[in-house]
Amino acid sequence: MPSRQDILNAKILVVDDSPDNIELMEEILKEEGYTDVSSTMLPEQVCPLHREHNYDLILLDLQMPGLNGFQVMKGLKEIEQGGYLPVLALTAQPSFKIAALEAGARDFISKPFDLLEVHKRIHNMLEVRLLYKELAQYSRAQQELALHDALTGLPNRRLLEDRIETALQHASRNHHKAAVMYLDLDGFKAINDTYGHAYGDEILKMVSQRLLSNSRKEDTVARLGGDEFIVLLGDIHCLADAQGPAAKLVEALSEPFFINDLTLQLSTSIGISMYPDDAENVTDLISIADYALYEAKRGGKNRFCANGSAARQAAQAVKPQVPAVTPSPAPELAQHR
Ligand SMILES: Nc1nc2c(ncn2[C@@H]2O[C@H](COP(=O)(O)OP(=O)(O)OP(=O)(O)O)[C@@H](O)[C@H]2O)c(=O)[nH]1
Repeated sequence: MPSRQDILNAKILVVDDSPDNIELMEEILKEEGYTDVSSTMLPEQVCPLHREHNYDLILLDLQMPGLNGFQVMKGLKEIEQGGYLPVLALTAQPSFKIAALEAGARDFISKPFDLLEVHKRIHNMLEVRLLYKELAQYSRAQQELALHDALTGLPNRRLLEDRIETALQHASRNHHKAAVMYLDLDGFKAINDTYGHAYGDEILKMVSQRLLSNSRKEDTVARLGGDEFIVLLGDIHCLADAQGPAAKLVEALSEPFFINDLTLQLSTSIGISMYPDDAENVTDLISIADYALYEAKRGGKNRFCANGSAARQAAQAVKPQVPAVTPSPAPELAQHR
C-alpha cells in the first residue's frame, strides 16, 4: 500500500484554460503538502507531457477551447497501454460527469470546488494509481524472474528458446546462418566438492560475466542450469564465424578465477551446431550442439567441436580429397589443448 508520503510525492498535472483556476488548484494542492505539481493551459501539450513525465494524476478541465478534455483523453488512451487513465475530470456541467467517466476518467470533481471533496477524491485516486503502478512493477519483475536464471541473471532456457526461434526467423529472412554453442564447464564438480557450493556459485557468476564480456552485444548468453550455458550467435555466414568466438570463449574460461584468497582454474568444452546446415528447428539445434559437446568432452575437454553437416562441409571444402568425416577435435583446437 502506498504511504502518505508516496501520495504527497506523486506527479500531478493540472490542465485548465483559466489561469485563475490553475492558480487556485495549485494552491489547494500545495497547502495539502503535494510536492510535485505542474500545470498547463494548453490541452494539446497534455499528451506529450504525459509521455515524458508519466503523471500519477492529471486534473483535466473538460471545457477548453481548441481540444476539449474528451479529445485529450482519447490521446491519453493511446499512451496508457494498460488502459488506466490517471484522469480526474474537472467540470461545472453536471451532464458531463457521466460522459467523462465513460470516456475513461477515473473520477470527477465538480466546480465550484468543495475543498473537502477535492482532497478526498485526489487522495483516493492517487492511492489507487500508485497501487496499480506497484502491481504493474511487481508483475514485470515476476515475468523477468520467470525468464531469467536467479543465480547469474542470464536468460534461462525458456527465454533462450524464444531468442533462438527469433534468430532463426531472422537468419532465414536474410539468408544468413546462426550458431548454437553449447558450453559445459570441465571439472566443475571438483570445485564444489573441494571448496564448497558458495565458491561454485561464485565461479558460475564469474563465468557468466566472462561469457558476456567475450560475446557481441547482439548474441544471447543463457544458462541452462548446473554448469551448462548456451551462447547463440545470429547473423553469421559460415561455421568459421562460430569457431572464432568458440575459441575465444575456451580461452577466456581457461584464465584463472580469483575468489577471496584462492586462485581457481577450470576450462570449458563447447559443442556447436549451425542453422540451417545441421538443423532447422530449436530442439534439434540444441541436441546436435549437445552431441558435439559430448564429442569435445570425449576428445579431451578444453576445446570446441562441431560435428554436424556444417563441419563436414567445411572439412570437405578445406581438404576435398578427404571423405566427409566428423572433425573431432576440430583442427583449430590444437592450440587449446
Ligand atoms: N555451486 C553450484 N553447483 C551446481 C549448481 N547446479 C549444479 N551444480 C553442480 O554442478 C556440477 C555439474 O556436474 P558435472 O558437469 O557432471 O561436473 P564436471 O566436474 O564439470 O564434469 P565434466 O563436465 O565431465 O568435466 C554438479 O556437481 C552439480 O551439483 C549451482 O547452481 N551451483
